[in-house]
Amino acid sequence: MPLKCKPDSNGNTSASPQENGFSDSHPPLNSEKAVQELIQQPLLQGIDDHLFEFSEALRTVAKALRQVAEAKASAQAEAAEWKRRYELEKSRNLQLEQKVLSQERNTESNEEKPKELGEKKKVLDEVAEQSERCCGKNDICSHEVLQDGKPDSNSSVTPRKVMRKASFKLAWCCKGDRTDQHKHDIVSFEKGNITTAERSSKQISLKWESPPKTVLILTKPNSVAVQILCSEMVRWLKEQKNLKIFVEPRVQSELLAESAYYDFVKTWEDEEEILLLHTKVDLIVTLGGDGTVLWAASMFKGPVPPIVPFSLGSLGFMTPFHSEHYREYLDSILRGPMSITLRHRLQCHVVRDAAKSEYDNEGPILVLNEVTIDRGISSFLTNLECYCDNNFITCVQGDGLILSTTSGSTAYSLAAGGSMVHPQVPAILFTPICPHSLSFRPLILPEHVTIRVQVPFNSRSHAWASFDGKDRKCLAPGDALVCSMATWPVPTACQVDSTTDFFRSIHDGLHWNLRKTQSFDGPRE
Ligand SMILES: NC(=O)c1ccc[n+]([C@@H]2O[C@H](COP(=O)([O-])OP(=O)(O)OC[C@H]3O[C@@H](n4cnc5c(N)ncnc54)[C@H](O)[C@@H]3O)[C@@H](O)[C@H]2O)c1
Ligand SMILES: Nc1ncnc2c1ncn2[C@@H]1O[C@H](COP(=O)(O)OP(=O)(O)OP(=O)(O)O)[C@@H](O)[C@H]1O
Repeated sequence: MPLKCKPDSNGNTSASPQENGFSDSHPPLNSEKAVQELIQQPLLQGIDDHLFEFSEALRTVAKALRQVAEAKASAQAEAAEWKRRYELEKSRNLQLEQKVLSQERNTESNEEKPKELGEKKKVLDEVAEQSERCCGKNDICSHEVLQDGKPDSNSSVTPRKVMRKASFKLAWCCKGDRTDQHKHDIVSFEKGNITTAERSSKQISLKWESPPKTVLILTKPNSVAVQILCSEMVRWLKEQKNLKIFVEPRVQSELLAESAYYDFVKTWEDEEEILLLHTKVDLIVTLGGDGTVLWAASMFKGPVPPIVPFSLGSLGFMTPFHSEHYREYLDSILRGPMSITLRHRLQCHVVRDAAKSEYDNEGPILVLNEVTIDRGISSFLTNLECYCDNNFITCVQGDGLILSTTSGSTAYSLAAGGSMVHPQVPAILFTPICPHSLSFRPLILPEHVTIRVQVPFNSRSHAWASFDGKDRKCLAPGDALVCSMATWPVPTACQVDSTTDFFRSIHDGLHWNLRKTQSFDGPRE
C-alpha cells in the first residue's frame, strides 16, 4: 500500500504513524502484519542497494571490456597495415634484386665494365631511394597508396592474374615551385626558433610515368542524358585512345542492348572482382552528380584510382568537369600532368555491446562525406556520449550528430551549421544536428584523433547511423560507433586546382554570400 505523505511544520512530507500502521496504542511487534513489513522493509532496501551496486559494477566491467576490444581492433588494424607495407616493400626489393641478378647473368666475363658497374649501382640506388622515398612511419605516402597495384594482403580474395597498371608520380607543388620531391619536414629548429619548413597540404600534381590503359566509367542510373553521353564516350575512348573500358554490369547490358558494337566493354561478375578493380583500373570517370562520386568512392574499400568527375547533376560540388567538353578534358588528363585533390575519408566501426569483444563483422565502412548518427523515426531526443581519444567531449542531446570529412563539410554538415572547410585540410568535423542547448557550437578536430560515439545503456531510444546518406544501421543502447581518418584517400582530378575549384563550387553551387552590392552614392565619413 503506498504511504501517504503530509507536510510537517517545516513543510517537509512524512508518513504519519497512524497511516503507516504503527500507532502508540498498538506497538509494532503486536501486529503480525507490521512485523512482516518491518522485517521486509530494510531487507528489500538492502537488496536494492546491492543490486544497484552490482549493476554499476557490471557496467564498469562492460565499459572496460569495450575499451579493451576497441584498443585490440585498432592495434590489429595497425598491425595489418604494417604487414601490408612490409610485404609491398619486400616484393619491390625482390623485383629489383632479380633485375640486378639478370643483369649479372648477362655479363659475359667476371670483369665488369665500368658502364655495367654504373648500371648495377643505379639499380641498387633505386632500391635505396625507393625505401627512402616512401613516407613510412604513420604518414600516407601518395606514391605507395596510389601506385599500389597489389591486392590488400589481408584480403581473403585469391589474387588472379592482373593487367599491368599505368604508373604515375605525385608531387607537391605551389606557385612557382614544381619540385617532384616528397618533403616530410613540418618543422625545423633553427637557432632555437621553431619554423614551418614545409606545408603538409600543397597542391598535388599527378604525372603519368606510363600511359593509362584502362578506364572505369561509372554512371548515375536512370538518366537518358547520362546513357547517351556514356555510349558516346565509350566509343571515343576506344576508337581515339585505344583504351580498355570497364563499366558496371547494368551499363554493359544497356550498351549491348543499344548495339553489339560494344562487345569489347568489360565488367565484373561478383564482389570479389570489385575488390580487385583497383589493380586493373588506371582512371575512373563518373557521369552524374556528387552522389555518383560518393558511389564510386564506396566501391573501393582500399586504394582508389584517380577519379575524373563529369557533372550531370544539379549541384555538382565535387564534379568540376562539364560534360560537353569531355574530349578536351580527357585528352589533357590522359596526357597529364593533372592537379588532384586528395580527399580524406573516415573509417567507421560499429561496436555492438552484445558482442562485447567483437567488432561488427561487416568490417570498417569508409565514408567520403560523413557518418551521421541520428534519432531515425524515434521522436525522443538522441542522447549520445562522445569521446575524443578517450576524453569525454560532450553528450549530444538533440536530433543527432554528424562526423564529417572536409569534403563533406559542404554537404549535410553545412546544413546543420558546420563550417565550410577546404577539402585539402586534414580534419574531422564534429557537427550537432539541432542540439537542444543554446551553447553547442560545432567543432573541427585534427585528423589523428579517434572519436567514439556511445549510445548510453539507459538511453530511452535507439540511434541510427548512416554512411554518406546510405546503409542505415541501428545502434541499440550500449552500442558505439568508432571513427577515425582512413588510410585510403580519394584522389579527384581538378579542373584548375583544388583551391580554384573549391571557390568556384561555393560561389556557383551554393551562391555563397551573394548580396546586392551597396550603391556608392550614399552618405560618407
Ligand atoms: N540536410 C541536408 O543538407 C542533407 C540531408 C541528408 C543528406 N545530405 C547529404 O547528401 C549526401 C548524399 O548525397 P546523394 O547525392 O547520394 O544524395 P541526394 O541525392 O539526396 O543529394 C544530396 C545533395 O547533397 C549534395 N552533396 C553531396 N555531397 C556533397 C558535398 N560533398 N558538397 C556539397 N554538396 C554535396 C548533392 O549534390 C545533392 O544535391 C550525404 O552524404 C549528405 O551529406 C544532406
Ligand atoms: N552507379 C550507380 N549505381 C547506383 N546508384 C548510383 C550510382 N551513381 C549514383 N547513384 C545514386 O544515385 C543518386 C543520385 O546520384 P547523383 O547525386 O549523382 O545525381 P543527382 O541527384 O542528379 O545529382 P545532384 O544531387 O547534383 O542533383 C545518389 O543517391 C547516388 O548514390
